[in-house]
Amino acid sequence: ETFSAMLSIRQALGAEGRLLRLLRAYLQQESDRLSDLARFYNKVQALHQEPAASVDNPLLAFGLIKRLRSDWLNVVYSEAAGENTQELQTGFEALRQELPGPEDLDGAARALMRLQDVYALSVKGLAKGVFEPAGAHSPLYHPGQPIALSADDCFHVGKVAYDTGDYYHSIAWLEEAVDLFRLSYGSWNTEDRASLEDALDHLAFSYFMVGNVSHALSLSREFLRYDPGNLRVARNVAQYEKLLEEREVPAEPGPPRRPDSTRLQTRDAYEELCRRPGTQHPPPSLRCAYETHGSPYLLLQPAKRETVRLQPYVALYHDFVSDAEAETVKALAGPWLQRSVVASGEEQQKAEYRISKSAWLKDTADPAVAALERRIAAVTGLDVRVPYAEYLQVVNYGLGGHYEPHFDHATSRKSPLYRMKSGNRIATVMIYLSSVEAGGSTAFIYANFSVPVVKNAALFWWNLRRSGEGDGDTLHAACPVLAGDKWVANKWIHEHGQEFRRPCGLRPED
Ligand SMILES: O=C(O)CCC(=O)C(=O)O
Ligand SMILES: [Fe+2]
Repeated sequence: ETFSAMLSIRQALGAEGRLLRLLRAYLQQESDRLSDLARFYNKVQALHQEPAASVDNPLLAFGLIKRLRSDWLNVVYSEAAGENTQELQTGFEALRQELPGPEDLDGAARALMRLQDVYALSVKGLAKGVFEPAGAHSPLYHPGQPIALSADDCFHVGKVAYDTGDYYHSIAWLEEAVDLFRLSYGSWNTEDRASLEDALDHLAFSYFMVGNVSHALSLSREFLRYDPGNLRVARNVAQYEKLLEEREVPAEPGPPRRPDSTRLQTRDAYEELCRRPGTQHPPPSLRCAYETHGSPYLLLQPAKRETVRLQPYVALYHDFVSDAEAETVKALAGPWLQRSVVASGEEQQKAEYRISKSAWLKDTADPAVAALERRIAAVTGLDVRVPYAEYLQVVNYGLGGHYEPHFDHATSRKSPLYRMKSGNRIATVMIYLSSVEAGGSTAFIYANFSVPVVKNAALFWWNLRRSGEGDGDTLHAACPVLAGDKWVANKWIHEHGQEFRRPCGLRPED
């Protein structure tokens, strides 16, 4: 799988580099072949410039007959073109394993639709390479140079939505595809799989499915202008006309509605927080401190704590790791990254609501990991040795990578989290191992604040109250990465082992 981690996407870039070299070799072979053909053409053409006398010479007469019996056959039935194509195709097949699979184009298209939704981006803007939310006056992300999408690109995104019956998104993207195909009508690009007709056909049906029959009709009529012999579309036109004549459908229903997700209750709050990160901090007097906990480790280099919230308690430790440590941890995890899973009943499985790859690192993997664990123990004052805590989980987000609102702690006794037999996840330490260019904040939905990615900082929060009860206020999410390569490392600390380090409270609300 490529789309679910930026590291894999970078590897795909390497694979395309090799394809480019193949295509360059092919172009060279083909242009050599064509220039040799041109040489033959020019040679024979020159003989034809001579007056009729040209066959008087027996050598020329021989030449003509030999050409017609032999040379032309070689030219016309040359296998060189086929051999060149074959070489290109063999090279491509050899690389196939490294190329994105069918699930990747779907995943990548869904990523664009997610960014469109969460950041309120218009498809028209996106297709022009502009990342400006509706109603905003400045873009969320300024690419070095704007990259526009082609008609065929937009068609593919729309088609992924269309194939799942999501006509809200298929309409937006296919509208754009139709507009762009109309502009370039008549000029054909080798790489395009779709055409104006395809886009019109899918858009018309999408409109029909959301009850906009008059739009479906005019698009289908336009289709028939390009492809008058298409019986299926002709039948659709007749059906749409009949429906409209009999006034069985409203002529112009309202715009289609965005499909409801399973997480509808928190969706608006979540998206709002993603669009406006870093809001609502406590007063500055509460906020910053150098912390040593009397630990000899921290006396040398106190932790730089910024209190983000008191309920739920969330703190951000600045400069928790160095750039070099972050690079080491990412490099150690890179080869082991696998699509991240989520708890589903008693099992773990991949899910659309968590798009990333992750790997677990033991403290024995490298001295850098051991040092990191010691620092986590010193700063939290908790026992972070296995099984009192899980191994370090390193996460790399992918295209539009996110983790929708969730709790880190188990909310059911059946959760696979209890397999460690050390209780629930009492606290989370999450280290930002990279910066991002846009998006990717950590949003606390019920607590109504979000923390933007701060490279090398560690975010700490308690998942459980002192009673051991899950703290519902910790519902949180990783907002989709709008641009950049987001890496985090999670250390999940369990209840057992912390009995004397974080004793139970006297009141349930503690
Ligand atoms: O990446 C983030 O900002 C949050 C990640 C998270 O919540 C998790 O991995 O459980
Ligand atoms: Fe989480």
